[in-house]
Amino acid sequence: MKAIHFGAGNIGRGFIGKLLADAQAELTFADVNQPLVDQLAHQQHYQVNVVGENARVEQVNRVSAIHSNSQDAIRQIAEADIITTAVGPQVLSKIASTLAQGLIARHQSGNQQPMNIIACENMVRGTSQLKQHVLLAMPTELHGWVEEHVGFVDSAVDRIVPPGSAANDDPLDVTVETFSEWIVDSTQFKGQLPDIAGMESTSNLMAYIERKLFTLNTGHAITAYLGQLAGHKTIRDAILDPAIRDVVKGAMTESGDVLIKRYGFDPVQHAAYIEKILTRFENPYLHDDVERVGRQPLRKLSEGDRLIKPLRGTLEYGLPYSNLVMGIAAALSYRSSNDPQAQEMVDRLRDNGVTHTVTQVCGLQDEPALVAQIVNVYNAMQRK
Ligand SMILES: NC(=O)c1ccc[n+]([C@@H]2O[C@H](COP(=O)([O-])OP(=O)(O)OC[C@H]3O[C@@H](n4cnc5c(N)ncnc54)[C@H](O)[C@@H]3O)[C@@H](O)[C@H]2O)c1
Ligand SMILES: O=P(O)(O)OC[C@@H](O)[C@@H](O)[C@H](O)[C@H](O)CO
Repeated sequence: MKAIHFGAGNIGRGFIGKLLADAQAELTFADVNQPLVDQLAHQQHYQVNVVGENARVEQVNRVSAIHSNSQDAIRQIAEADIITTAVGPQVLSKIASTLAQGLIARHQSGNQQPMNIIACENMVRGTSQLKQHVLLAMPTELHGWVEEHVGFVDSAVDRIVPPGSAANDDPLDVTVETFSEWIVDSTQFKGQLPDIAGMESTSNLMAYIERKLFTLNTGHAITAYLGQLAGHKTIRDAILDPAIRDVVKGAMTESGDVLIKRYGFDPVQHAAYIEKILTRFENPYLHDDVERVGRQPLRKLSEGDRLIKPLRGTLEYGLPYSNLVMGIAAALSYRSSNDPQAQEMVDRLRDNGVTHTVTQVCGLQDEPALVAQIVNVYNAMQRK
């Protein structure tokens, strides 16, 4: 099996690339970070340190690496069996042109083998969005061929992988938690489902995507934002603060009640899922900065993402939402000089006012009373 993984970052090396390598795939990482590409291409191996329960060190061997905007990448796409990505939601549109050129080359070479592309990003049906970008970059007369031969497979991916510490002997090494879950949509594959241990398939993916994004990521983001406000540096310190934990658990429960209504999850099992996630946030062996988890607040405050979509769900089913509102107000309070989206948010709050910014960023044009509640909580937070 020939595999290309776009994005040799934390989740790329620490989870998806590792599973592909374990499945004996001929694995090439494609990235824009040239020093990272050079080091991976030269060294061809790295270590995954699994910390927590059943701690162990696992070796990933025989990988190669190329620049993702290269002729090499196009040539390899033409021959690949599976392509995965973990580049960040905002980067999918940027890799689409290379993917399109690779598919055109594949078509020209007469390769009719089925190929599957799986985006492993924290977003709802990211691969379907990638597909639209790829099709836009291809001549319409090839769209039918793509539909016939290329599976665009949505997935949900869960494993907490913070960046390695600067003190690491080898910058390629990654530290990951024990828990991992990668679930793919079985209905979207072309050809046989690839045999990759650790990749589970379901025909009910939406339930799993929303369960993960609107429980773990909702709670994670709120931990980060409230954590920063309270002066905590890491997710562990923040979640061990009882006042923060109450709001985080409350928000995950509010979001969970929506998921239970929407997908029929068992309430007892869902409560256990939330407890397990809180324990994962506490992992003493992971150093996860609130700034990593809070990154790109405008994305996290957008209408389909982990804060606003659950809030909309509570309105739909007439359920409580006060903890989610606290989390949203905390997200608006997030400040980071290293994060262009945090900078843009500050500019918009200052130039356009809080009410207008919340309305636009969160897509809440039809909910002025709800916007007013968020603004009140936000203003109260600024006075503390
Ligand atoms: N780290 C986690 O805990 C985790 C868990 C689940 C899902 N995710 C998701 O995985 C994705 C990546 O997150 P991460 O934490 O690994 O980030 P990261 O920053 O560690 O890795 C992203 C990698 O993508 C590369 N990249 C950027 N632009 C590119 C391009 N045009 N072509 C190829 N590579 C490019 C970067 O150089 C970087 O190496 C995100 O969507 C994130 O939400 C992360
Ligand atoms: O990657 P983001 O920015 O969408 O979210 C930050 C974290 O919540 C996220 O990376 C988690 O660590 C991950 O989703 C765990 O599976």
